[in-house]
Amino acid sequence: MTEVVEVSGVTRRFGEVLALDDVSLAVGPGELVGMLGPNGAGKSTLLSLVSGQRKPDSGTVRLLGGDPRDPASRVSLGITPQETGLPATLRVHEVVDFVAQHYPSPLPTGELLELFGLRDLARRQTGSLSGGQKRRLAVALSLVGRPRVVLLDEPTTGLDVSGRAALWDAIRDYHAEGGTVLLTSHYLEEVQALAERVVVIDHGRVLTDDTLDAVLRRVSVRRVVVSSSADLGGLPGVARAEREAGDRQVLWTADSDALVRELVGSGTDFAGLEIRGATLEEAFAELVTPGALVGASEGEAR
Ligand SMILES: Nc1ncnc2c1ncn2[C@@H]1O[C@H](COP(=O)(O)OP(=O)(O)OP(=O)(O)O)[C@@H](O)[C@H]1O
Repeated sequence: MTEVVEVSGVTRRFGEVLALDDVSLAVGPGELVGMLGPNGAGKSTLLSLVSGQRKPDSGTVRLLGGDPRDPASRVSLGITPQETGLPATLRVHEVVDFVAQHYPSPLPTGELLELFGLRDLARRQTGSLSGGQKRRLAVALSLVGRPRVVLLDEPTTGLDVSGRAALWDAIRDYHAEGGTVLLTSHYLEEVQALAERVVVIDHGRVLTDDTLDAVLRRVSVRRVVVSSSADLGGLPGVARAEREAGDRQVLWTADSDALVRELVGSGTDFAGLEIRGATLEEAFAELVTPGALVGASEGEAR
């Protein structure tokens, strides 16, 4: 089966800066891949190579089996860059119509605007839209041409909670109908909510490429959250402890079963016991800086 995106041994420099260093990544049909990395990690550069806007210095990039610099390969590609310069004096429906004209079988403008909750804004000039509304339009534009694959660079940056949830639904719908998605995000909960596969990039290199579950499992630390008037940070097996509101305490441990046995055995009064696995935020911290979670700060956080 042909990969939708195939990046092999790609290196890309900007002068002295090595933005991508021997990166390989394959995305198959219907996958939803979340790309994470600190600022400057190389995520946008990678997307610009996949969309044919830039060429690698070495290595190869294929999009739907072709060269991404060939317009024929890009007909089935939708893209939302990090920043979109919308023509300020055009109305929302005019912008959609304009982009739609570049594709052989575009979505009807009304249907697309409905999908993204933009129907009421159809006659507004884009210059008068709020930042969140512009962002919604920018993501909507990536789907106008019924693409087989979309590249979304930080799609929900600047959106409020409900705007983000609405966009997540639109991305999920597109994916549920068989679309392939490669997205970058600084919101770890966004990747956790949407992606089945997580690629972590740092300093131009792929640190991790695995299923979301496997990435989460890799962080063996668990959080035991409990309310107690006693200070539980000193129980055996607690790697780190933090106080939340009131007498709520978060205890990080490698073995939550053993810690619960210790807690019960200690005879201390407690209530509201919860045991949680790692969040993607914790996994990410651990992957980019091993030991970040419980290593260096052990003791300090108590
Ligand atoms: N046109 C350019 N000229 C010079 N340096 C560049 C250019 N584009 C990117 N870089 C550099 O390449 C590196 C990777 O940048 P890139 O934008 O790909 O990172 P990113 O992971 O997308 O970051 P962010 O999360 O901040 O968007 C950075 O050091 C950046 O400064």
